[in-house]
Amino acid sequence: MKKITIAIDGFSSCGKSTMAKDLAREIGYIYIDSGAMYRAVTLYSIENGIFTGTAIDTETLKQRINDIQISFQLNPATGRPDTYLNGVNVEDKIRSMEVSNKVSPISTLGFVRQEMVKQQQAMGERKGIVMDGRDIGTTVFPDAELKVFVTASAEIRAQRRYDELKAKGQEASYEEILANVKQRDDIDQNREVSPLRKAEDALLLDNSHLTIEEQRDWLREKFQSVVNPD
Ligand SMILES: Nc1ncnc2c1ncn2[C@@H]1O[C@H](COP(=O)(O)OP(=O)(O)O)[C@@H](O)[C@H]1O
Ligand SMILES: Nc1ccn([C@@H]2O[C@H](COP(=O)(O)OP(=O)(O)O)[C@@H](O)[C@H]2O)c(=O)n1
Repeated sequence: MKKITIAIDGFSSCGKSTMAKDLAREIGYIYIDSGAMYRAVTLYSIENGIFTGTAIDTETLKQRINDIQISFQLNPATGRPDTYLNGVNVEDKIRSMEVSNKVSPISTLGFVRQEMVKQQQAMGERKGIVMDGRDIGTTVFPDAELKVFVTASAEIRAQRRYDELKAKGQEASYEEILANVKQRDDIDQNREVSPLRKAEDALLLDNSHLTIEEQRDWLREKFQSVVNPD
């Protein structure tokens, strides 16, 4: 069967990667979490003294951007890909609140986006890919055959993230997560380069009141209607 490209964009913590990963596994496509790539650049910046307090040393980051190697490897225990930064598994570290608080400013930088988009497009060259993020349907794969834009209320999204961190045994404050979700949405929607917005041809999904299973079924049905239109 001919392979297609699937772009899933939307607001933070609404379930994009959950549905994207599940679909990719079911249909045998590659799954790429583009947010993990921006998070890895952010972690690198924190660990190398490039992002201190609220200041980013953009000149140093620009010089080092080609030394930042990001890759994904399937974790057999979870059945999902883990993120590697220069050969080190950083899957847990990139999900910390410190990285969440710093990732949106890093993602406004044009040279960072240019490098990430280049790598993402190379990963999707042969199609058969599900990628989730903020600009996949608008910038990375504007010709994707299936585009979805996911949203849910900020409170519901913060609660989902809170439950997730709690389940992993990480310290978390619902109020802090809600503030972070709102702040990232604001920065992501208002940045100059590739702001978060729904592509005109993207299908809108508000999953505020859908279960994980319901949204999985919804996405599978949309996929089927693209690959088997009759
Ligand atoms: N429809 C849903 N109902 C309840 N929880 C959900 C739903 N979709 C996803 N989740 C949970 O919400 C959290 C955030 O989902 P995730 O897929 O990481 O979001 P995103 O990729 O948009 O940031 C995860 O813990 C996930 O299990
Ligand atoms: N394609 C993308 C993906 C993420 N990002 C940035 O990376 C951040 C983290 O993305 P993410 O997908 O991991 O965020 P969550 O919704 O999973 O918390 C976003 O808030 C954006 O600032 C982006 O600018 N473009």
